[in-house]
Amino acid sequence: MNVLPFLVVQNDALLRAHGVTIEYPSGRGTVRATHEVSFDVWRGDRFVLLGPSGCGKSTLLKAVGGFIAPRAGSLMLNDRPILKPGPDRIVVFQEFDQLPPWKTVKQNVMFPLLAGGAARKEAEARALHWIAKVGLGRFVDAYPHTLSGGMKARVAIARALAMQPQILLMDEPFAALDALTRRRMQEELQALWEEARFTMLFVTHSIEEALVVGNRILLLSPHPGRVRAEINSHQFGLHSAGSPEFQAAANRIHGLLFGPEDTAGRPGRHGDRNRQAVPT
Ligand SMILES: Nc1ncnc2c1ncn2[C@@H]1O[C@H](COP(=O)(O)OP(=O)(O)OP(=O)(O)O)[C@@H](O)[C@H]1O
Repeated sequence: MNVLPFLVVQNDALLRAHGVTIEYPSGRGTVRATHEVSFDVWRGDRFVLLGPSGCGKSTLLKAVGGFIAPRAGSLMLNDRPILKPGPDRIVVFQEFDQLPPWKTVKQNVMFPLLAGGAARKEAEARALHWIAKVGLGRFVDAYPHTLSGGMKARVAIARALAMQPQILLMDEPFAALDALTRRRMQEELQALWEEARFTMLFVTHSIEEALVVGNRILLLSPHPGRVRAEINSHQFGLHSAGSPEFQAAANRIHGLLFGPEDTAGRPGRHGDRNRQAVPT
């Protein structure tokens, strides 16, 4: 097995998930959403959780957000257990209509800063900075209903980054957009990352999006989600989408996700034994 350098043990992971099992109560007992999932996210990572519908991606993201607690295992941010939501973890969802419609773009971005205690002047400066960064400098006074889906996505990203979170949590943020806009948003997200180097945990069920957006990808098995493999994808970007290497990586991931479990390894304690570094 070809073990890639990113798997070298390090001690300064920003986010550490260890043996995370999450269950929901249901009428007939409990539904197990994830089973002993482990992964580490380093500062500056664009870490993607990839897997089929129902494998527990959003559940993991919500647990990192502090909205639900694991049944077993632990989630640590900066070596501290995650026990509740906090401004160090900001979530961007795909429902951009979460932007209050009575607030302008600037007011939308300023709102959580003011709620968090920032002075008005500082909140305004930070809002304008990030609004410009996402290319909406001319729309600071526009209301959400006058914006396209892509523009609303940009406002949501600006609002999240203005909060200066330790980690940006993105739950299929571009899934509701048309294909061309989605492409463009992936490109813009990459450009923003090149500039600001924030840490991101990104959920998607699109293999192509995972390869374009991520530098590391955790593949989860169908329900309940277990780690199937972890791959290094930093060499891909929009420029390489469609290339033979990109296509080969996508096919390989497809095989790992949907092929027989033995091709990806057997489940092990905390999901560690079924983790493998996959040369792409
Ligand atoms: N609030 C809930 N109560 C009960 N079961 C839930 C709840 N939320 C999620 N589940 C179940 O947990 C499992 C994982 O759901 P989750 O939404 O995390 O998956 P996902 O991988 O994000 O799927 P998708 O890509 O379709 O959004 C599913 O079986 C789902 O039905």
